[in-house]
Amino acid sequence: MNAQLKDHPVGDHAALLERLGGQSVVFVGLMGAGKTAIGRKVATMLSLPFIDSDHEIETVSRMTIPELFEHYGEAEFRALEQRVILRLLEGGPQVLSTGGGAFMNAQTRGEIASHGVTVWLKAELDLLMERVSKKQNRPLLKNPDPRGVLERLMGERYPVYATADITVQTRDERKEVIAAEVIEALQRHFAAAPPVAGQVTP
Ligand SMILES: Nc1ncnc2c1ncn2[C@@H]1O[C@H](COP(=O)(O)OP(=O)(O)O)[C@@H](O)[C@H]1O
Ligand SMILES: O=C(O)C1=C[C@@H](OP(=O)(O)O)[C@@H](O)[C@H](O)C1
Ligand SMILES: [Mg+2]
Repeated sequence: MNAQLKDHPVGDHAALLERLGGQSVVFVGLMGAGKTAIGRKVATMLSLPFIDSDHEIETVSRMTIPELFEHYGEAEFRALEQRVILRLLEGGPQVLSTGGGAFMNAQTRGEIASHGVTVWLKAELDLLMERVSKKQNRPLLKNPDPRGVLERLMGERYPVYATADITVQTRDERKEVIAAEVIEALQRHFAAAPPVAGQVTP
């Protein structure tokens, strides 16, 4: 491990946490971008709770995501996803990683905007393909042409993901490095934005 990361695993994030207040850091982006993996690392580095909306959906439904799609269909999954995320957003400060389709729901986007700061983990198609190929747990990619599906979703979703507060380009680099870049981007975001009215600043 890089000496700086090893010696300063948490760093001084007091100012960032103060500016975050009760908001959530919300990860959005396509399947395989690393929302779950990087979100968990960022939470550890900031000493915040971590929650993944897919994991929570699986807990409350007592079914896996593929089972939910299979037995109830995508529309029901989306309705449950919306309800779960709206509830989870009440629980900040925390890091919340969403499933790739969640941010496409306008009401969910609105609630995320009022309860959190959004981080779009943006990735190239080849990297996404390499990562999603390792697991067969994404129903939308159970398709003869998963690459074509991801390409189509990029076209549909990237303009919406682009409305996130922060974009971090992810790549073939260690998770710790990408997570540290997310934290730097959050620090820059809060340094550039005026404090929310009524919020006490140091
Ligand atoms: N920076 C990284 N380096 C190596 N593997 C990664 C990195 N980011 C994510 N991964 C791996 O890629 C796969 C997909 O990541 P995941 O966090 O599940 O993505 P998402 O939640 O966006 O679909 C997982 O196996 C994860 O461990
Ligand atoms: O992009 C999507 O529509 C989906 C992404 C998945 O989560 P990840 O983005 O964490 O893989 C999961 O919510 C479901 O399979 C649908
Ligand atoms: Mg995930």
